[in-house]
This record gives sequence, structure tokens and C-alpha cells, in this order.
Amino acid sequence: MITTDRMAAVDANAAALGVPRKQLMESSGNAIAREVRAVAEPGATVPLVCGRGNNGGDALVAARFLDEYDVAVALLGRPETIRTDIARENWEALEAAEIPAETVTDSRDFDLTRPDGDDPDVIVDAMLGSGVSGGLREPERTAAAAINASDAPVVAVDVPSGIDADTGEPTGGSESTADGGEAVAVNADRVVTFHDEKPGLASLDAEVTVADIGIPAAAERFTGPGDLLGLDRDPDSHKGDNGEVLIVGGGPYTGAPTLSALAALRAGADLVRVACPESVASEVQGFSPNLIVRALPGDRVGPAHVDRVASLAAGVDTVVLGPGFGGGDGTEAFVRGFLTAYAGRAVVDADALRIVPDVDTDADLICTPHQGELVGMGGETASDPTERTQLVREFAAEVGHTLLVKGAVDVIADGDDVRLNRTGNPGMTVGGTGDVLAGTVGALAAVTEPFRAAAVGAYVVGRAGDAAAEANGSGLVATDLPDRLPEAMRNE
Ligand SMILES: NC(=O)C1=CN([C@@H]2O[C@H](COP(=O)(O)OP(=O)(O)OC[C@H]3O[C@@H](n4cnc5c(N)ncnc54)[C@H](O)[C@@H]3O)[C@@H](O)[C@H]2O)[C@@H](O)CC1
Ligand SMILES: [K+]
Repeated sequence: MITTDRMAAVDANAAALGVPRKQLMESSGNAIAREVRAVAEPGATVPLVCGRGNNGGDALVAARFLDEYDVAVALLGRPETIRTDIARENWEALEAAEIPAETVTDSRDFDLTRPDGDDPDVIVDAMLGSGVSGGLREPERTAAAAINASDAPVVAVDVPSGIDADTGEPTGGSESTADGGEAVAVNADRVVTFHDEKPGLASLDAEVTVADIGIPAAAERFTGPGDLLGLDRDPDSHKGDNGEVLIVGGGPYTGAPTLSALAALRAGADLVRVACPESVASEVQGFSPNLIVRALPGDRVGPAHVDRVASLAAGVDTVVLGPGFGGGDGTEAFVRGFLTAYAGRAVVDADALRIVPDVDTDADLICTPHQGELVGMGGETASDPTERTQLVREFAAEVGHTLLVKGAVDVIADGDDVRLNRTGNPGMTVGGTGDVLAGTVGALAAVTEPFRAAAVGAYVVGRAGDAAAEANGSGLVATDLPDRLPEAMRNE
């Protein structure tokens, strides 16, 4: 089962793996043709009703595969207004091949009946797919009414036009069904959908076929540029809307919490506060005027700070717990106390990790252990990648939190999902890169759900590291990474 958003991500990842969308469209068109052959004999009359997006493009390809049928392509709108290059190229291929195709610019002209007055044998509905928004507009609305009025079986491409593939509901609501034949969506008898089932299709009264269109499994299993889709800032957003992060760390170390904080800012957070012992507060502040530092009495974070940190945490989207804490009983008691009191979202790293498996918390945690820390938490690891992935998935389910286990290939898992990340390089074993990762994931978790924040965080920090390695070779240091994050987060 795959949602529309995830499908778009996987599609972009496939392109990055060398399988471009035009190639997928070719497979989709082929799959539609197979479906038509399953319901109609050669020679049958098959109108293909095409929109101007890629859903229509799929059917423009199908028309080329259906030589043995009496096909007629109806493009809803002028060819110059076809919205994607690949759909337009397929339109031009039809014209060049002299395959019958007409354009419908006035919906009153739309007619599916044959010259002899009979219904066609099969109608292909390729008006709108996953790119639909809102209720059907013209000419799609009239065309949908005509499709629904015909007695011919209807094969819908990907999803019946006007239906939300995630919910199965009409995209414009279902109010107008009773008002004299106005269509809110196409009623399809069959749906040929691509790659995987869609959550909304099962509730429809239609036979659903899932066609394999050649998207490699790696496009789903591994993070890729598609995973960055949909993370852009809302142009109307205000300060704070794009994430407020609290880093709690420092004491024996000053660099670690600072790296986390700078990474959180570069990963897009609007406001980053660092709560650290007063002994290091001015040093942390000295690293950057972009940071807001909150000093905690003493030279180590300890149980006496739980209330103060909990009140600072109450106003933010995510807390990053652990960078530069060092070990020790006081720190452990703090982490335990804080997690018991806190019910929000937190990234847990380094010395704070050991507490997670047996603390009673309502917080939603993203734990970022390396293999050694994973074992310290009570998890298991293995040298075989498949086995290791399975073990991480099981352990994530057991602890009830999201895990991002760092390694040459990072494994990200929660109880339901697992993803692998292969960006990054051996130069990143240098100290401090883990702090950068924790801060990055903290910023992302302020704007997206924990599993995705962890997966995208691993991907972009690895990408930033790859760029840094290109510039600095094995002289890469952790401070090279934060400034490279914005470039690494571009979706290309
Ligand atoms: N991985 C993928 O995502 C793949 C997608 N493919 C096809 O591409 C389709 C998605 O293509 P697109 O993103 O181009 O989108 P669509 O073809 O679904 O819609 C395109 C356009 O329709 C217009 N539109 C939106 N809502 C409307 C409404 N309510 N009334 C009238 N017009 C409306 C918009 O201008 C939109 O740009 C999928 O459904 C599938 O058929 C396949 O070719 C292969 C792989
Ligand atoms: K459709």
C-alpha cells in the first residue's frame, strides 16, 4: 500500500537511480493496454479520454500499444497546454504515427457515442490521476458525466478521475451526486493502478489491478532525493512556524551541543536554544550569535535541572538530548527525570541513549545510536545487512520509538517501517558528525513525523558529508557539515 505523497517520492528516487519517469510512463501505458485486451476483443472501439497531465500521458502511450483496436484519443484541452514534457512528447508521437486523436476544448462537444449511435466497447478514463485537486472542473466534469452515462465498461488509469487515491472519496466532496446527473467522479468498473495498491481504491466498487511498472525496489528501500519532497517552507509562514528546537547538552564538552545547534539552524529550524551548564554557556554562545543560550547552574547537567529544562521544552517542537553530556550518574538521573516528565518529541543521542529502553515516558523519541550504542541499549546487531535491518526493526518495535542506527548503511526503523540510507563516507567517522546528525534530525522532526525526520536527516547529513569529503578528503571535520546542509537539502 502506498500513499500519493510517498509514490511521488519513490518516483523521484527511481529517476535518481536512472529510471526516469518517461520510462515508467511507457510501462504504465503498456499496462493499460493489457487491461483493455483483458476486457475487449481486437477490433473493439476504445475511446481514451485523456487529461493534460501524466495520467493522460499514460493513456497516450497505451494508444500506441493498441494497434489491433479501433482507438480514438480525446485530449481534453489544447495540445499546447499539456502540462508535462513527457505527456507532450507522447502526444506528438501519436500525431506523427497518425493514430486517431482529437482535442476537446468545449465540453459541450464531448460525445462518446459512436457514429452508428452505439456505446463504445471500453472507455479508458485517463483524465486525472494523483495530481487532482478539488472537485472536477470543466471539461472534465462534463466528460465524467458522459463516461458515467455510457453503458460501456470503464477502465480507469491509476485511480478513477475525481477520486482521492488516499481516501477513496471524491476530491470535491459528494454533495452534488443527486443534482441531475452532474458527476463528482468517474464510476469505474476496473482500475489499473501502478506499482502498489493505493489506500483509497479498496473501498471502490471496482476491480483493481496493480501493474508493476519497473520502479526498482531500491527506490523505496533507500532514501533518495524524493524523500525531500514536500518539506519546502510555506511562503506565508512566520518566525517559529518552521521549528523551534531545544538542545540540551554540554558540560564536559562544548563543541557537541554547538554542532547540534548549528546543524539544526542550517537544517531549517527558526529558533534554536541551547540549555547547557553555566560553566560552558559563554563558550557555546561565543561560537555563534545565532544561538540562544540558557545557562543551567553548575558544570554538569543533573537531576536538579529537570524542572527548568522541562519548562524550556514546553515551548518548543523538539528537544535534542545528549550531545556533550559525558557519562555519569547525575546525567543519567537527569535524562530519566526529564523523559518521565516530558511528553513531546525528542532526539536522544550519545550518553542519554542507555536510559531509553527502561524509562517510562510519554515522549515520542528518535534514538540515534551507532552500533556500539545500540548494543548498550540492549539491541543486537549483525554483519549481514538484511539480518541487521530486521534486528533494528524488531528492536524499534520493542522500545516503541524510532531508531536511526548509524553505520556505513544507516538503518532507520519504527514499529511499522524501515528505510536504509547509503549517503555518507568513511571520512565521517571523525568526532562531531553524530552531533550534527542529532541537531539535523531535531530540526526536521519539528516539521515532519519522526520516521521521516530520521530518514531525511541521515540522507542529508550523509550528502553534506559527501560534499565535504569531495572538498577536504579525509581531512573532513564536523564543522564542515552544517554549512553544507542547505545545499544537501535541495531536492535534486
Ligand atoms: N510514480 C508516479 O507518480 C507515476 C505517475 N504516473 C501517472 O501520473 C499521474 C499523475 O500525473 P500528474 O501529476 O501530471 O497529475 P494528473 O495527470 O492527475 O493531473 C494533472 C493536472 O490536472 C489538473 N487538475 C487538477 N485537479 C483538477 C480538477 N479537479 N479538475 C480539472 N483539472 C484538474 C491540474 O492542472 C493538474 O496539473 C498518475 O496518476 C499516473 O497516472 C505514471 O505515468 C507513472 C508513475
Ligand atoms: K484516471
